[in-house]
Amino acid sequence: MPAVRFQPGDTVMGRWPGSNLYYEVKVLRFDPKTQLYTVIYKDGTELELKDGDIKSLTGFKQGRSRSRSRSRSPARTRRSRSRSPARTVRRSSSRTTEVRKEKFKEVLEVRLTPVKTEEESENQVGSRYNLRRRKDQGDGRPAELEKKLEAILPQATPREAVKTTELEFGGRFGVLFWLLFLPVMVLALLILCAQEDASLLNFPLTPPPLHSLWDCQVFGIVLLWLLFQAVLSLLPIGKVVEGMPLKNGKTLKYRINGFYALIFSAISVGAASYNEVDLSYIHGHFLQFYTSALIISILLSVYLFIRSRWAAVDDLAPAVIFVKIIQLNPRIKDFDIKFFCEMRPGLIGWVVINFAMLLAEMKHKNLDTPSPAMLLVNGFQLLWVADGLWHEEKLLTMMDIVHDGFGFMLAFGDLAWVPFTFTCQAYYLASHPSDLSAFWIVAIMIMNVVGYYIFRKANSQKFAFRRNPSDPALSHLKTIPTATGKSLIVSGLWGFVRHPNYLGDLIMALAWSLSCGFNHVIPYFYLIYLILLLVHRNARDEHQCRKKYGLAWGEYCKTVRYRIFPGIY
Ligand SMILES: NC(=O)C1=CN([C@@H]2O[C@H](COP(=O)(O)OP(=O)(O)OC[C@H]3O[C@@H](n4cnc5c(N)ncnc54)[C@H](OP(=O)(O)O)[C@@H]3O)[C@@H](O)[C@H]2O)C=CC1
Ligand SMILES: CC(C)=CCC[C@@H](C)[C@H]1CC=C2C3=C(CC[C@@]21C)[C@@]1(C)CC[C@H](O)C(C)(C)[C@@H]1CC3
Repeated sequence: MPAVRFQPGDTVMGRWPGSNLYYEVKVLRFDPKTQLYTVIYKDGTELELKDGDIKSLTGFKQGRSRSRSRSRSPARTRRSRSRSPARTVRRSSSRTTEVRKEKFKEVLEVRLTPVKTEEESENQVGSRYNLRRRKDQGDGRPAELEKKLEAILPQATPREAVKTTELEFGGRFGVLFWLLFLPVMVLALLILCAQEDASLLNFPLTPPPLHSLWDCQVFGIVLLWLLFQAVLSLLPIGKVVEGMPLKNGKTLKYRINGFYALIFSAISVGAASYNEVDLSYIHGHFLQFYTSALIISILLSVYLFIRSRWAAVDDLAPAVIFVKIIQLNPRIKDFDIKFFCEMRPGLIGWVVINFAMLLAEMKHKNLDTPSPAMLLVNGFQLLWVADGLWHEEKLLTMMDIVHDGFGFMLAFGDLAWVPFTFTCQAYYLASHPSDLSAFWIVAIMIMNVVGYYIFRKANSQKFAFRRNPSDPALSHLKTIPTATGKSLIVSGLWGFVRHPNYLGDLIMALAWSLSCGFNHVIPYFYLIYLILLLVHRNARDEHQCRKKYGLAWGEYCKTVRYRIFPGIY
């Protein structure tokens, strides 16, 4: 094992990732497990660097003075300048109305002046990252040479170096807790929902009989549903898009046909119902459906764990729970298991279950039409799911797909949590009354429209801005430049709170819960879950952004003070 060359507090020269530019950085710590140094740049950005990406100040200065003494071609100087993050910032800032505080500008443009290495001047071999990019763009470099270069360039991080879980959900002890607690909690929620008196104080102390939890036919139906959705996802309908670049510089292809899958599923369910298939069967066997989905999600995570042992190191990522390292993008040929599970069986299953609950309500309460509350819940949630599937492509940029390994937490979340807890309002309404006055119906509808508008506009604006920051349609937005070259929007919805998309989502969740009245806390479960999840997600995202954007993030937080709730948090 190589000796630790630098100590915390040392000032050294650190390579800017993906380039050959070096900046003065301070060493914060060294992790012997991953063999990575955490360093802080002068603009406050914290990054983890390999030993090979760090040079001592003295060695670096000697190298530079030697290279300076040789004649420097103007072309080289030009290249060096154009690749500086400070230059990138200047270019992007001219396109939009930037919020430019003089002090901030000074930090980015003066202190972050990159210095070119001696090797870069003499040796035109770029980093591994650059090489791959040129190859992808087809610059005509002979394949032979590419292979030789790959052999001498730094190899992929060893398996142990893939950062293990950041202990975001309570660490090692938390793992066992969540593993047992989450499935039992969903079961308890469903048992309460089905009780005539759904009060928490009235929770039955005897466990449910085994036959109410297991049924082979139900298990078969759940398997058939998964198979049906898998077949729909493989249909050659809809465009094929590329995901975000992976660690190895490559991209994966995804077929985007979620909205078609929703329509096919709706037609199939409609046809089944028309042919007198009794969909209220789902209501009567709901616990059995849940245990089947739970068992499948456990089996899936065991399969994912086993196959991750043979996965390429590049394809490993920290899982949030269950196992430490797991595959980021497990695939069977072109079938992407994570993308499929996130968007299809659970999400489309949610609206089918809601519809089954609507039929069950009519059947059990002997109604000719569903109650207004049931119609509101079905309509609102169908809109949310349809919206998600319509914008399916945007999921490819989200942290769940880009960053999180696919282990138990996501498998359980997608296959059991989403279809069985997100449906709890419709399940509750199937056997409990919610008499809404006309005033409440209108107020709740307005609330959902406002929430949806904020949610959709914020998400679409950020997506469009990230795809093309110089889009003329976005030129009215004020932005803050960052040292990475990306900017942050600080006006409009993104200038109101730092996560307007979360705010919109929460307003909608409130509208869904209010539709069920005030008799019990159970229909508010989704709202409570979403507040906890989004507050946690917000903290996680802010931590990442502070590391990524340094001072610029601090500036953004000063300009836009509140995270999700204006005036509160
Ligand atoms: N119902 C549910 O169970 C859940 C719903 N959701 C919903 O999914 C949607 C997406 O959420 P999520 O993926 O968590 O996060 P966001 O879509 O909010 O993405 C956060 C990222 O956006 C970028 N960003 C942050 N601020 C700005 C800014 N001012 N200008 C430009 N870019 C910015 C940063 O990435 P970068 O700069 O690198 O681009 C940051 O990491 C939300 O609407 C949320 O409500 C999410 C989780 C669960
Ligand atoms: C406690 C527990 C098991 C949590 C698991 C959380 C996951 C179920 C959710 C985390 C983020 C999600 C998102 C969607 C589904 C639920 C999970 C996976 C989502 C894909 C649904 C469709 C939406 O339009 C969305 C794209 C905004 C959304 C993104 C986040």
